Amino acid sequence: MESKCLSSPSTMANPIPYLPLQEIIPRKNTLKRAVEVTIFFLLLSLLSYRLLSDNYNNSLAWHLAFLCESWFTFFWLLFINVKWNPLQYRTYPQRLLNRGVELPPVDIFVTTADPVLEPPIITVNTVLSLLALDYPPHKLACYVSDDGASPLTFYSLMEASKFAKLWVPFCKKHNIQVRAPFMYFSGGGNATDDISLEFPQEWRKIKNEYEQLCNRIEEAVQRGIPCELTGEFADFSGIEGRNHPSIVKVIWENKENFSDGIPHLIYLSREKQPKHPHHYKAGAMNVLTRVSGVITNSPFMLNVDCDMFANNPQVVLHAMCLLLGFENETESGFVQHPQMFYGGLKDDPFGNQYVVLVEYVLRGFLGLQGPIYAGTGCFHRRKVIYGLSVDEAENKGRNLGVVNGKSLETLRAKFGDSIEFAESAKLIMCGTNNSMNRSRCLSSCIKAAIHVASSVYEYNTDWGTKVGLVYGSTTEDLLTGLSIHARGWRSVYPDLDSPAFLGCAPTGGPIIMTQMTRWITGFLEILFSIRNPILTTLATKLQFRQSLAYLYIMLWGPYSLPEFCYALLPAYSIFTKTHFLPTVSEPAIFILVALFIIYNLYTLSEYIQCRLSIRAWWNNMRMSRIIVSSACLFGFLGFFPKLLGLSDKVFNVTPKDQATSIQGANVEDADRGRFTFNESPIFVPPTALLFVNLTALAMVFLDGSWLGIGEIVCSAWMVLSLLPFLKGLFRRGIYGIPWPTIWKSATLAFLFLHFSRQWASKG
Ligand SMILES: O=c1ccn([C@@H]2O[C@H](COP(=O)(O)OP(=O)(O)O[C@H]3O[C@H](CO)[C@@H](O)[C@H](O)[C@H]3O)[C@@H](O)[C@H]2O)c(=O)[nH]1
Ligand SMILES: [Mn+2]
Repeated sequence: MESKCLSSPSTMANPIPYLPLQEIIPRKNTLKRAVEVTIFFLLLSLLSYRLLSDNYNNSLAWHLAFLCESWFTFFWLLFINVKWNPLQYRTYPQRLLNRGVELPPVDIFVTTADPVLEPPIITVNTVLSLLALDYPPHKLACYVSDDGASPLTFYSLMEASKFAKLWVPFCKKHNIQVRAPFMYFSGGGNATDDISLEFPQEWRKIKNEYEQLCNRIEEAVQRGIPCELTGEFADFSGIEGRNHPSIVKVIWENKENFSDGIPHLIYLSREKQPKHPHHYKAGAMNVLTRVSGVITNSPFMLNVDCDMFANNPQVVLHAMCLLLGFENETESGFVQHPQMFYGGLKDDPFGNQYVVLVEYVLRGFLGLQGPIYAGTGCFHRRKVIYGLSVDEAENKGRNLGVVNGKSLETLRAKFGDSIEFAESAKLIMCGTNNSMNRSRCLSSCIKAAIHVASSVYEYNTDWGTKVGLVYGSTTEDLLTGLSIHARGWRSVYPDLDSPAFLGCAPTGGPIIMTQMTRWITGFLEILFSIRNPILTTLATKLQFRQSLAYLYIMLWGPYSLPEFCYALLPAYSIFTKTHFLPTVSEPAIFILVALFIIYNLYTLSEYIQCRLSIRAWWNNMRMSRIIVSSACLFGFLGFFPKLLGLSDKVFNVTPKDQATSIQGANVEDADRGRFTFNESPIFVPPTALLFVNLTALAMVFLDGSWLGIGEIVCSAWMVLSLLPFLKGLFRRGIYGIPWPTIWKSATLAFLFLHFSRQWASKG
């Protein structure tokens, strides 16, 4: 197919025909579509069988099954919609460089919130990988937001900036590919990368320096406080993480704008006061946006979580191919790189690598209005974050008039009272700003920066509603992306040979559950608000199919209730000696068998196509059963008290596993793949589900009644899916299910058995 893209605006004035910076490669998926439609029709036939069958009128299980299956069918339709038009973009950074045009500046944001859950060495590695990117250093500025206001983090960054003076030139000179030192030294790279004579020597020297950096940081962490809190550190003296004034510090300034120097590095900890809401990560991002606005005001911004290092040094160049490479900039409102993770365990025991999800679901989004904003690894246009719609952006001239017509006062009403910020925003809104403000030195902007980082700055402004990241959901990223799509922008991501960014995926049981529960809560906060995708598509430029794709994600929580209910039905039928599935003597059994086989082969084929093992497929299937019956169910049920204001919505920061991060991705430790538990009630529903199904199977064996073969297979399938819990019954410590959880679950299972029989005898 001919590529849709053309060339950057600069080529239009220039007669030399430039090669396109990017190209769309459609993906063929005829067979997949056929299978998806087949599954859909099988589901429909199952529903019609239920409607037409005699059993319809007389069984509770039959009714419930019908309701659940209707829901699954609807959900399947949403799923097909997302995956129907997969696309792929290739980008050509060399062509961009060949054009010889000046590259636009980019402000980079790194967020960190807690020096214990997010050890500073992790943030340091992320920052180092960003400082060393293949992009003119005088066009980059790196801002680190520290919501923990931790002198440890500040100290670590100071130390890191010293190491950067060796690390950045080393990476560039030898064209090192992985520029997060921990990953490079833990096996990602070695002394033979470069065949030159001096290389091994330099390599050893740098490795030694990096080890010393790690030691200094580790010692500081052990001591608790890095040094005496005087001088540069005085601002941290006697403060609390949740109650302190703004701190903005220039750690490193690329003063002479050297093109072979190191990018600016700025530390920021916004003001916090207990009585003012700080909106967690979204709040931090908005402060970063303002602080960078008054300092460097780059037209593009890249944001990464503290654990997401840049794995591909050309990532900014690739993103620029998409940001500059379309004839119309509305095609790339933002460039979101897929979230990928390092240190993935063999066969993905926790199903937390999301490889298949990225490959099929995210790619499907690409064929609609574009990928969702995932909160990290994303390049934004500053003006889009400032709330511009495509119409406003397309008509720069008129826009200029509008902005010029407005006094600074109007802009200050929207963006807050800082004059410096209003002036910087004006440049962005008119689209006239294409270079960093290089005339003044960074320290002259600090006063303005501290002002815009204050905890009351946003009152009576548009921040969090029409400007910046949108507040109101613990998945601020999804909500913000939705609002950008609603303003008519599209989003994209390029396919890179080596992943753009790599992060740290949570392992074990409890951490995964906490993260997933937070996500589910965040999705529901959007769904049950005026900003939900269906209302949005009616009133805005959000495309209908894109809104359904958003709906597909946001319904993960509500999906859990029917699935949990359905998972109880086989056992219910066995307890009550009834059927909720067709029996072997009915032809309709073939619908079920076909569904079961085709669906599993279909999902399996996706894993195989992604070069993953059958084991990885099974682990992912199993984990989704577990997560649905625990985190999703809890997130869903726990949401309603939150909606009524009976409990608080909080953003629990996901702990980053330092062992995984530093000793490296390659340490294979069998224990790390084992499921862990804690006392949280979140583990009760899956444990109860396990007991219920075990009891059912035991009854089948004791009774010797093999009538409901469908029910027996389903029940056994559930036990297999819950195998980590079965093992957890016999293990102790963190690998075992705690006794209180076992007792609670057993009681619930017993009650279920008791009431099932009672209902059935009444019916
Ligand atoms: O008050 C806070 C809380 C969090 N963070 C930062 O937010 C980022 C993400 O937090 P994390 O605990 O790692 O959340 P995850 O669930 O792993 O994050 C995923 O989900 C979030 C919510 O959807 C997105 O914001 C993230 O980008 C995405 O990686 C981290 O850098 C934190 O330091 C803050 O800056 N301030
Ligand atoms: Mn994270």
